[in-house]
Amino acid sequence: MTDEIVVVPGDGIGQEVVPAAIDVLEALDIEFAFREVDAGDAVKEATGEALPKETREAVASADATLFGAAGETAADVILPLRRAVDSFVNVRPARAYPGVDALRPETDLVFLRENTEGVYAGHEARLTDDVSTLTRVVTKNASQRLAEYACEYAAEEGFTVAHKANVMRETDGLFRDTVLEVADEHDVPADTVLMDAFATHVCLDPSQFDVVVCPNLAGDVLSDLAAGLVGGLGLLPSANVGPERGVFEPVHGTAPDIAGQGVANPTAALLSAAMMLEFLGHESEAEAVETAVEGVLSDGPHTPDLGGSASTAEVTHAVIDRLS
Ligand SMILES: NC(=O)c1ccc[n+]([C@@H]2O[C@H](COP(=O)([O-])OP(=O)(O)OC[C@H]3O[C@@H](n4cnc5c(N)ncnc54)[C@H](O)[C@@H]3O)[C@@H](O)[C@H]2O)c1
Ligand SMILES: CC(C)[C@H](C(=O)O)[C@@H](O)C(=O)O
Repeated sequence: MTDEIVVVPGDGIGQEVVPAAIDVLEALDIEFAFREVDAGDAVKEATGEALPKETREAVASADATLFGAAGETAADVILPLRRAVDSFVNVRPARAYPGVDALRPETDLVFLRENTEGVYAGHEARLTDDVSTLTRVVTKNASQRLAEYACEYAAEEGFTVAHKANVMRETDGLFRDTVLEVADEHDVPADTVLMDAFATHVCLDPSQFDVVVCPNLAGDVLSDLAAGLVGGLGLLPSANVGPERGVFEPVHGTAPDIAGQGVANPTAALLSAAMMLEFLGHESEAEAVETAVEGVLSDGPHTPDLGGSASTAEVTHAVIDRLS
């Protein structure tokens, strides 16, 4: 059966790395029906709306979506798209690769980020010129859904719950206790760490962590921190997983400092496409893409963020050459 893939390149380097991912997917022996739709700053400027209804509906009904990045409008685009597929977990692997200079070459982490609530639940208000507030939402239901996924994902090795329940006793307390309860029910080993201490420990010795389950904002910040340990944001893919559909996107943004130059590192987008292949049941093709990307990371060519001088297209062709 043909998989229907919605493609949302968005702004900035999204317009460069998403086409690279499509080129790699087209080099595989799988039939996809790609449908490209708009979202982001440019479409807002043109139409007044960052996320056209057509885009939201296309994502809500496609088998999977490949997203690039949006600029200033990112929160108006990617958060509703995560909701459109009922994505309750954002899976963010952060690995160091042979051949890539990394601050911590032993890093091999996966963040399982709660993807529906926390400070992203949207209850923010400006009360007066001088006072604004934000209500943080944590529910047992969302924490349980994430924990069930974590128990399946890390059934053998277990996971670490990063939280700040020493201060946010009711919200992170509920999150931590619920996740631990579910781990206990499934007999999956789970320990806990205060998220601020985690930030230090992971820089000093990332090898002590494996799968890290965290609240929404913590997952956002800590995965970017981990990108710094492994060689930069050009390397981190992610999967917004829902019960039936997913949105797959590099962790990075539009990179305005390099956009339009054709030198963006496509690795994060290519590995996001590999996560999408796995989600769609194309395991061997997902593995082939990962292996080809790893080969190019090991032997080059490299884009400038990794110290090389290759273009996005040269790296992409090198990956495709390894696939054939
Ligand atoms: N999911 C999203 O759509 C998303 C995520 C993060 C940021 N943003 C948006 O992107 C814009 C820029 O944000 P930012 O500068 O903080 O973050 P960014 O991720 O765009 O860039 C941070 C740094 O990493 C580098 N970088 C990122 N991806 C790279 C790649 N593939 N290859 C080489 N270098 C890469 C950039 O050149 C820059 O120096 C903002 O408008 C922000 O709102 C969007
Ligand atoms: C742009 C923003 C809404 C988004 C987030 O906070 O989730 C980004 O930082 C990310 O990591 O994908």
